[in-house]
Amino acid sequence: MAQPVLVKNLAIGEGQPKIAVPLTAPTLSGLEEALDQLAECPCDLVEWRADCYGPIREPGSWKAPLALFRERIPHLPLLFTIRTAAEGGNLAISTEAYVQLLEEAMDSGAMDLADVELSRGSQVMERLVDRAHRKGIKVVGSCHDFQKTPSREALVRTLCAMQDLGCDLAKYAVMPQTEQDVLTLLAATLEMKEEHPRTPVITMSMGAMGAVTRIGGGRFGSAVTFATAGPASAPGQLPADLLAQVLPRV
Ligand SMILES: O=C1C[C@@](O)(C(=O)O)C[C@@H](O)[C@@H]1O
Repeated sequence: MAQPVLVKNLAIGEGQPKIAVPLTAPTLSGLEEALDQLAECPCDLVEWRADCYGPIREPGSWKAPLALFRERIPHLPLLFTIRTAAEGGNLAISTEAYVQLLEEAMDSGAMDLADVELSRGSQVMERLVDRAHRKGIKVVGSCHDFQKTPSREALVRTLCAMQDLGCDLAKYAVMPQTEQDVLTLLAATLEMKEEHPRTPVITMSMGAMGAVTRIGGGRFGSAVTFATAGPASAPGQLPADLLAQVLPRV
């Protein structure tokens, strides 16, 4: 079994999959309201989708939201994510600007985990992993395919590549076109758990067809499931309160 990743008091990769709630509000006041809603929902960690934040292109604009999270949810691990347009997110950004933004935010130390997209290249990943680790921040390597589901072999290869590059967790979100694709994602997840347990992985098959993976993925080895307490950040996410009631024990 992969060693769990310890963040605050949370052991990611041990026991039940952890529920991550993404915050996607475009304004600071919107984020404050989202935090109010969060108070009533079962949530193990919070993802700030900083690419959804209106002012994110302005230098240092991330400081106010990070300070807000520090103040309001100091007990919850925070995952900082810039989901670029190339990976289905809201920010079209050069690799240079992506690295600069992540490095500046990491240097503030005001996050527990940082999402780094593999598609920006191995060198970028290694550089950002090093920068994050020097600040005690864990890295979630990530990869997204909003069109299709790669083969099981390709999924495993990519997840292993993220492990090789030093990521603490390796994440892959894919879109199924058929039910068989959902099984492919689960088979790759199980293969990672059984044959490549160097780090925990996070996987999901998106959309309504893949929603089953957000409930049952933990059995196959997925360590985190993303769920809503407000707007969804990807298709197929289920409400966190519902999910918490039905998540099977692993
Ligand atoms: O990478 C992921 C997974 C995700 O795309 C999902 O399908 O739940 C949601 C994103 O917010 C997160 O960064």
